[in-house]
Amino acid sequence: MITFDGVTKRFPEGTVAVDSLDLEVEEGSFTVFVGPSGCGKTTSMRMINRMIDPTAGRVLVDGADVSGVKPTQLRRGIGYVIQNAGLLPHRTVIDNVATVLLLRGERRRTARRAALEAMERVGLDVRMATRYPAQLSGGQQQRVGVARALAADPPILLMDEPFSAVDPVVRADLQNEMIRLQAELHKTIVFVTHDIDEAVRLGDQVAVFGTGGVLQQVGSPAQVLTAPANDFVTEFIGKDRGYRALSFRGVEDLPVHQVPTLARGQAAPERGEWILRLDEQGRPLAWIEPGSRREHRPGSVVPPHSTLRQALDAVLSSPSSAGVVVDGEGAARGVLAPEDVVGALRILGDVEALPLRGAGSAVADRAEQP
Ligand SMILES: Nc1ncnc2c1ncn2[C@@H]1O[C@H](COP(=O)(O)OP(=O)(O)OP(=O)(O)O)[C@@H](O)[C@H]1O
Repeated sequence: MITFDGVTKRFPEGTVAVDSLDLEVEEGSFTVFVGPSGCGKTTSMRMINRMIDPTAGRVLVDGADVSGVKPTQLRRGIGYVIQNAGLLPHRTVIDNVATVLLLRGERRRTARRAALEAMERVGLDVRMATRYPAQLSGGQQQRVGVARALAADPPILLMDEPFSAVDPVVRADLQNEMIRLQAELHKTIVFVTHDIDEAVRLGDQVAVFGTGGVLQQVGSPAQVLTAPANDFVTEFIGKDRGYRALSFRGVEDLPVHQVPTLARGQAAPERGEWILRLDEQGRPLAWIEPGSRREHRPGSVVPPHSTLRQALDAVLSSPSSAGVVVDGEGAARGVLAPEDVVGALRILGDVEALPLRGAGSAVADRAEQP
């Protein structure tokens, strides 16, 4: 657990970057510091690993005041990932990933083995081990940055805007990867971003910072989006908050209905309803229109761990208005009915009816979704 106890940071020339911060980060939770530029998110994060020391108050890691722990020793248990990955350009990928282990005095062979495992864990092809950072895409470089932070298996991971320099598609991939990794590893993660969408997608606790380094609200994504604490938070999350709220609600409560299906090549019978054509692996190929028997492309699907936002997209993009639910291999399990998705949207406005996520539980919730 990480505790900020009345923490203030005033820089020598007078800027108060963080003002009387009280905050707890539960062990194994994913906490996101979010807010506009210059509101003290990075400064707060850097006080955890003593890159910056507070002017007043205490930061505790597992009950111990970090001011009494040597920075080198403290950082052994704290991985750190930054924007643009911060890789050493003249070292190969594997040497970059092994850096912390080598600094820690591990033998070269042990360090390289652990580095390869970390690469695999973050979804990097180990054949990239001998490349140099400049020979990788931005997204791959970020993965190397995450692998490097994880290689020494620290219980705490600090991530400072790690995905903000990559394009939106790669960014979404990296976010999914983080959700998957956290479900596996249960690290205590503190993640800084100025993107509220990223915050509600990843965090099970969201801390909204405001001007002058004052914490404005801390709570689950649902609480922040549906019950903003003040005008600042309302303004910050913006007018799309209802739409954003779709991103943290899973589809696990929605009934999955069965529809008639046909295999590839089978002639379509006269039916008064839409038929789903599947390939040999049971994956959706097309929707067959009743009457005309015209075949339409199936639209987006609802894979495991989907959010209500994905379900809504599947329903809106489906020619039959039914969103196809698929398993991990992409095989159709059934469909979501548009009226069920709309029904789920209705209760979003009602905070009492929401299955609010407590700190530490979000990833488990996601892991149990269909
Ligand atoms: N070393 C420093 N010396 C003086 N002022 C600083 C220093 N580092 C940060 N600040 C100031 O402290 C305030 C908070 O900065 P910080 O980087 O923590 O904000 P942030 O919320 O992380 O912003 P961003 O999203 O732009 O990184 C800013 O006004 C910044 O200019």
